[in-house]
Amino acid sequence: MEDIRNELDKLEEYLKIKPLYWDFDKGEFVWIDTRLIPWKELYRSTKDYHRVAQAIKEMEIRGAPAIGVSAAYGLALATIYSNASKVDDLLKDVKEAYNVLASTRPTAYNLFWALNRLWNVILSNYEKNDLEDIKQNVLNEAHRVYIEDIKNNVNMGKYGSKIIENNSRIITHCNTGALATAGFGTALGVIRYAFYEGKSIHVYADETRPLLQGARLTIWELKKEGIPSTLVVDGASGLLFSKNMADLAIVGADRITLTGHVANKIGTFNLALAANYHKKPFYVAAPTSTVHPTENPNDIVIEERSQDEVTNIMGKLNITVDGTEAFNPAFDITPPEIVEGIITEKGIVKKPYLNNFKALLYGRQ
Ligand SMILES: CSC[C@H]1O[C@H](OP(=O)(O)O)[C@H](O)[C@@H]1O
Repeated sequence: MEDIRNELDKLEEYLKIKPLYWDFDKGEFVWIDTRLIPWKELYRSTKDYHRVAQAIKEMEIRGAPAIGVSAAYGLALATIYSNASKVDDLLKDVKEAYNVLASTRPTAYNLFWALNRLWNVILSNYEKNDLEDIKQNVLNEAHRVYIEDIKNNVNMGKYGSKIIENNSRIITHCNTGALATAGFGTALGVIRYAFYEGKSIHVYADETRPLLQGARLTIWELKKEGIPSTLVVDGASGLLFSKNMADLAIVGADRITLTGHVANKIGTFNLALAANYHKKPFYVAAPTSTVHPTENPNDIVIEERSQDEVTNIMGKLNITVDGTEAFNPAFDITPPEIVEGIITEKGIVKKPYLNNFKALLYGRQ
């Protein structure tokens, strides 16, 4: 446990905003409820994996990497607090938790990547038939998932900052910062890293209807760090590019296929089209834990959320006629043809995505 704490101490500078962490003294998982930001910074904690599942489903915790890390700790909670007295009974308890966590949200591949990684740790330690050994190994693997996410984000920042020139004006969509990961961020992590390097940049953060992750979370993060920013509505990107007020767009991802199809917050495809029409680069930043190893974009499941997220502002102000029907897909899919590059912790992947992702991930095409 000490080496994990030492690892985290080394990363403290990248954890100015700490959305998720493990309370080593209480043995609890802790997170900030992002639904309340920018009005309140409320931390919640639990020893119960059902509560973690609820936090993911209700978007207290949101953002593909944050969902993956949280699911990892959720499965670790199920494992270490199981009352099973036999390994076979422990596996039953953990498999039940796996299914509960896996059913929370269908699009972010990081969720399934993290759950499978932890499940494989249990299977690989099964033969030892030692409950405490399995429990310790599973919790340590959750810590590794957490620490790797932060390190991956910093590495994405290093690679990604190379595509950000001095005086760049950058359009972002949704929130891809510390509040969407274990810390530092993906697309916003790239912007953060460029700012730390001393580059003069300006961010146009679009509000991101219907849950306003851009207006609430991205602007909150940028203001906290003094990164120059302006809030715009989702439909402003075409004008910003046409008036030469923006130079590029950079977004995150919830699921990327080997073919380079990118599932991300609804409105991403529209932003990519606006950039492409004006011959401006549209980049995606995501860790390889977001990459679904499939060549079939039809394997991407687009989450459809409740209508009242569209008809009401944050569940409060009704903005339309009572009884109005709303269609609320949480994500869309941007085709690879209009994606300039995909910034990962292992480097920037360019077209042809299938060949280059296979080379990056498997060392062969
Ligand atoms: C680095 S966050 C990736 C991705 O996740 C967000 O979705 P949600 O807020 O619904 O969890 C958004 O699509 C971000 O771009």
